[in-house]
Formats: sequence, structure tokens, C-alpha cells
Amino acid sequence: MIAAYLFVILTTSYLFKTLFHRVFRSPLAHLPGPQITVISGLCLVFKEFTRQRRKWIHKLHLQYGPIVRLSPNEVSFATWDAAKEIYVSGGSGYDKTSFYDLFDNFSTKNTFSTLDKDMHATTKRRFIDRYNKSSVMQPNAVCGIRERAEEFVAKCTESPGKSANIYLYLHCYALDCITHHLFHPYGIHSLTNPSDMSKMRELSYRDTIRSQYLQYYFPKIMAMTARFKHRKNRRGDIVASYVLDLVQNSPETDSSTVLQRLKTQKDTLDDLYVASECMDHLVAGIDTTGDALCFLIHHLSLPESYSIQQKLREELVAHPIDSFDDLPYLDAVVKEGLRCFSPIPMSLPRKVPSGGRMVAGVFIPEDTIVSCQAYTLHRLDPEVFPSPEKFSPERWLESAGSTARNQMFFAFSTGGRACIGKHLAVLEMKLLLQEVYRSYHTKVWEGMKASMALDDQIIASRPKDQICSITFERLSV
Ligand code: HEM
Repeated sequence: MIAAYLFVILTTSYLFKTLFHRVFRSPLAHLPGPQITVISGLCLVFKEFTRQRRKWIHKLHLQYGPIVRLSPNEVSFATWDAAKEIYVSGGSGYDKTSFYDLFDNFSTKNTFSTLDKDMHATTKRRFIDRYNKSSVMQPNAVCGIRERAEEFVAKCTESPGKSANIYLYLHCYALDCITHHLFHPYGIHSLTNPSDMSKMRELSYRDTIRSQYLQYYFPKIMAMTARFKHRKNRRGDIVASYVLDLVQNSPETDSSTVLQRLKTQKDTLDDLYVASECMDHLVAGIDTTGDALCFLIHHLSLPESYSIQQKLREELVAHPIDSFDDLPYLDAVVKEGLRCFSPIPMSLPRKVPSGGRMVAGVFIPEDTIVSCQAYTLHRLDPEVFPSPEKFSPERWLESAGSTARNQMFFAFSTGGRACIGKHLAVLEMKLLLQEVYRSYHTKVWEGMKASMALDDQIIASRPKDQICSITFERLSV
């Protein structure tokens, strides 16, 4: 009985002390945001489990401005100053939060899931040269991607007059391209080999948002339940076995591949680390590039965008095929696509270092979770992006305001932890658009009922129904 009384007294005094601190002492209490977020993080958790986090944060920014408190320990920012402080200061910005533990593979860290920035710099150095623009633009690398872009078009036009589900084929394209870069000649050929299609389906058609948030909030309980499941890898068993097999059996891959680079380090690297790293690049390279292209081609295929298609085609046919990286309108179309339909539109959480920091002019105590999200940075300030909901490639061709526009462009994040696959992704996008729009006019199939609304997953967003039916009409050049 005494123990029960003691328990109640201690719990009550702990709750009272926490509440007192949150309301009267915490510097976050004075920041703009819903009152409930001063005392509780439940609202945020609810929005996360019901996949409304991004939308909710954006709404709060529209209501309260560029700084918004999301919970007693979390703040969202939407200015370049804040993004620079959080993601660029000291090179890589602040350390990642434990949220990124979700992205371990084979229970082993990789560059993306490494929290500490010094450790991250060490892992990234091992392979980053394989993703430099000069490596990605090597003629044999470009040729490999172009071949796959041709296969994509062949797949979409194999039944003339009928629509093609480009959601499916673009994810195949992205999978084939990234595995080519990682493992050539052992890359996947899901566009031409139906038995490889299951690998793409395994990775792109799962909905794991709730289980991943459960894992984030209750890692110990989830670890206990995982013991009963005997899973090799959370992100997919067929693909995990494919990656592990390639790493462990070390077949001779091309000297340009990421696997080869990791296998020829001075210090021998553990197989599980190499597999975790390769698996991460593979997963990071599918839905991002696949969804970015899917949203973009869908938008270009709406009647209101036919003039954009026309302008793009004029540029493409007027220039030799190998000048794809030097075409201003193609570049602007890709950039505007990534601005309007960022495949990673969500917050990228970071932890304020010890001693606290000034972010966008306000003091934020240590260990507070801070972040920016591309969805809001790409829309909030009408001076930087006038008519933000309008798809307008032309905005990227104007010289006035270009510094601010480029600073606010956050599709690949910024600083030392920005996307390493950015040059590869842009190359894949440009080559595919070139292949399609040099020779075809695309239209949304008139019978398409599927929704293209953004459907948020744990960090990326995809079209809600995962179907996008497009018809391809061959043009006489
Ligand atoms: C349009 C396509 C892509 C977009 C929009 C995109 C976006 C991003 C963003 C926003 C981040 C930062 C995430 C964070 O801090 O939480 C990131 C990181 C990363 N991306 Fe991409 N990505 C794309 C394609 C790719 C591809 C093709 C690869 C293949 C290698 C890749 C590999 C990575 C990796 C490994 C990281 C972690 C970098 C680090 O922590 O140093 N991404 N990407």
C-alpha cells in the first residue's frame, strides 16, 4: 500500500515538474504554434500515425509563419536562414535524430542512417566519388541509363493505342538504373525480364508507415516482436537476399560500380556493412526517382500542360541527343517538377547540439528536434515562388530572384548530408524525358480513375493509388 502511495506521489510530482517546465521555463513555450503543443506531443504523434504530418505542418506554417512549435520538444522552420543553420552549419549541420535508426539494414548502420556527423563523413568518403557528376556522366554510365530509358519507352508503347501504367514502369526503370550503377553487370532488368518485376513490387508497393512509427516510438517492444518473425531485412526479403548474395559471393563487377569501390577499400569492410550500404542506395534510388518522374509526366500529360510539352519537344529536337545536360528548358522542367512534386516533401529531423543554438533568430535549447520540409520551403514565401501551386518551368529561367529560388530549392536537401544520388537521379530524369518527348506526345488516359494525390509514407510521398495511366502518341519528327 505504501509503495502504491509512493508511486502515485512520485509520478504526480514528476508530471507536475514536467508541465511546469514546459509552460513556464521552456524557451519553446513562447514560439508560435497551437497551445496544446506547449504541453503535449500527442497531436504530432496522431498526425504521424494518420499520415497527415506534412500537411499539418504546412497548414501551421501558413497560419503561424516560418517558425512553428510542433510539440514540447520539436520545432519546424521554413526559411533559408534556418535551413542553412540546421543542415549546413559546420559542413553537415546538426546530427540526425534516432528517427534515422529506422533506415538501418541487416541491423547494421549505413551512411544514411548514421546519426553522428563525424562518423557519417568517414562512411561517405568510402564511395562518394562514384556519385560525383563526373563519374555519373561517364559515357558508359550514360549509355547504361539511356538503354534503360529506351526499354521504358518500348514497354509503354508495346500495345499501340492502349494506355500504360507508368507508375509501374518508372519504378522498374529506377530500380534497373540504380542496380546498374551499384552492381553492373549484375543489375536487375525488371523492364525486360518479368521475373525481376517481383523485386520492384516488393519494394514499391508496401505500406509500412504505421509499423515504422511504432518502431520509432517503441523500439524495444518492436525488437522483441521482431524476434518471432525471423525476417532478414525489414525492407524486403527477395531484394535483401539479392544484395547480400552479391556482396558475400563477390562476383567480378564492373570497375565503375559502387560495390567494386566498397570491396576495394584499404581496410576490409564487413560484408553486412557493405550490404547495408548498397541496400540503402538501392532503396533510396527507386521510389524517389520513380515517383518524381511519375508526378512530372502525369502533370505534363494534362491538357493544361500540352504547351509545355510542345516547348520541351522543340528544344529536344533542335539539339543533338548528347547535349541533354545543356538544355535550359529541360533543366527547368526537371527542377519545377521536383519543386512541385518533391518525392521527399517531409521534414528531415535534426537534433540541436549541446548548449543550444540560435535558429532563425530564436534560441532553441539543446536536444530539441528541429527540421525544415521541402513541401513548405517550396511554397511558403510568395516573393521567392510567386503562385506557388502553378507549375511554371519558366520561373527557373528568370535571372531576377534566382539566388533565393535556388537556396530555397530543398528537394535534395542541402549541406554535407544532402542527397548523394542527386546527379544520378537528375541524369535518369533528363534521359527519360528526352527519350519520351523527342518522339511522343503523352496524354492522361481518359478512363483513368486513380488518384494522384500525395500519399505520405515514412519520409517519401507517392501517388495515392499507385497507378498512372498514360497514352503515348508517336509524332512524326
Ligand atoms: C529524385 C530523386 C531523389 C530525391 C528527390 C532525393 C532526395 C533526398 C533527400 C531529400 C535526402 C536527404 C534526406 C535526409 O536528410 O533525411 C537524400 C539523401 C540521400 N539520398 Fe537521395 N534522393 C533522390 C534520389 C536518390 C538516388 C538515385 C540515390 C542513389 C544512391 C539516393 C541516395 C541517397 C542517400 C544514400 C542519401 C543519404 C545521404 C547522407 O546521409 O549523406 N537518392 N535524398
